[in-house]
Amino acid sequence: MARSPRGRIRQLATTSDDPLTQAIAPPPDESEVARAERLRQEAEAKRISDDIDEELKRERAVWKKNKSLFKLLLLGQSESGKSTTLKNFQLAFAPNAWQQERASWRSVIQLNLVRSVNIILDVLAEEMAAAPSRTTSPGPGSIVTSRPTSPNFHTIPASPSADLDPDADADADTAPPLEFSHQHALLKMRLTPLRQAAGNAGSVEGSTSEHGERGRMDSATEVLAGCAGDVRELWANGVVRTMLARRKMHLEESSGFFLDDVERIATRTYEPTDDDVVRARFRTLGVQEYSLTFENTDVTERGIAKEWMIYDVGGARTSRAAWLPYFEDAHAILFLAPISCFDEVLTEDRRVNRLEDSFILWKAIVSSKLLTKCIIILFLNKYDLLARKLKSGVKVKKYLSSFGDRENSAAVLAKYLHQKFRDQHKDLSPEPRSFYGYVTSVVDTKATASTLLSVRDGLLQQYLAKADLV
Ligand SMILES: Nc1nc2c(ncn2[C@@H]2O[C@H](COP(=O)(O)OP(=O)(O)OP(=O)(O)O)[C@@H](O)[C@H]2O)c(=O)[nH]1
Ligand SMILES: [Mg+2]
Repeated sequence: MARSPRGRIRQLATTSDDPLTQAIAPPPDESEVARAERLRQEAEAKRISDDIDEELKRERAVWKKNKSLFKLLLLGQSESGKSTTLKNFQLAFAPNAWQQERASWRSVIQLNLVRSVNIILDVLAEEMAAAPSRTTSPGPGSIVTSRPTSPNFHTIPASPSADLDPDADADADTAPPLEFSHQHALLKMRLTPLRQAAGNAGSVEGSTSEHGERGRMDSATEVLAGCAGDVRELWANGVVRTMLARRKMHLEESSGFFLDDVERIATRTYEPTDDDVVRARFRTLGVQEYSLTFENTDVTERGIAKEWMIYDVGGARTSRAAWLPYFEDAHAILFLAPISCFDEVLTEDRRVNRLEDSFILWKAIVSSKLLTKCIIILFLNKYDLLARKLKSGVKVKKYLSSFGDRENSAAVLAKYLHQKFRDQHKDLSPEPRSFYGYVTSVVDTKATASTLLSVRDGLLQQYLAKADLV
């Protein structure tokens, strides 16, 4: 290599009795000018040599780091909670880095809010447009309409339970007509700028650029702040809430829901809280590499614990081919299966049940020969949403016949699914390996922090045990 001889010359030059040193030593009768030039050249040579040494040191460090860096892959379908889990990793293990990033979520959260408003405005426009032909007995200054018979759920990406519910339409024709007033028309008109704001900023999606185009998003902040009062009024409106309830649109259960916090969020000076950031929805495109440096001092000194590479992937079916190159190097996979989704369908393919899709993915991963050496961890996620859903009366059996007549409770379903995932892991793994499954609600950062602590320690233990065997 070109570098080492130069480094060597420098080293040898300091040894005065070496023949080479003597041969290149300055002549005893050197002039002032010649001496100055020689010193300049030597200084330059030393600078180059130091640069080379520095580069060598860096290369060595990178090589050492890459060899020992622990690589964790977050996998699972879209909206399973991968990016939210990554946020929890940051919050629990790199709180300083998290603090620095927190403010950059402001626009994403505000656009999440704008999106919810626009979903409501879409439905409102549809219902109000249908009103004249359905008018039965208009009161003074009001428009009366009945609910269209075919609900349009396609506007909500996190499909509500009504998605597959054959009874969803049952009370459609019996409900009294919705009474829209002039106020609704005014609200609809005054909130039109939000449509523009959302359009300008594009969809809220993750990419290599920093959360979209900042300038345009700032203008969304302006527009939203200007509309705050009307947004509040829209969400508080009784007729609007009835309209959504009749369509079984549970906006408050969908991702990126912030309508209950308009007062706080729709302002120019809004600063996101930890909770806001964790609940924000920002779809991942491609594969995002995140280097997690553990800031806590309790981490083991054995090198691999200090810094992890975490790969957060886009979970939609169309994005999954991009996962493949990351399998080879992965030490561990954290697989997220959202268990509240037993009655929902994939946004990208509405023929596929979301729970079914999770099982298909899980089976492919645990049976993969490429991942034989990988430690696999399962999060049965969105337990909070599952509990809420079952409390509202949704019956598991209707969507998952194998569940049979077991008690229709979140705890029982979680246990049932846990066992199913465990069995498949056992039956399909090419070689025997340990199974780690956790029931989680990753929006609960406190509970998730202790889960992640146990995950981290378990992973390191396994990893080191394997390393010792090699
Ligand atoms: N209530 C509740 N919401 C959750 C939970 N996990 C994730 N979410 C929310 O669900 C939304 C989607 O979560 P993400 O972490 O963005 O999902 P993802 O798996 O990264 O999705 P893609 O990037 O599309 O692959 C976010 O708004 C989260 O706040 C959970 O356990 N409970
Ligand atoms: Mg994501």
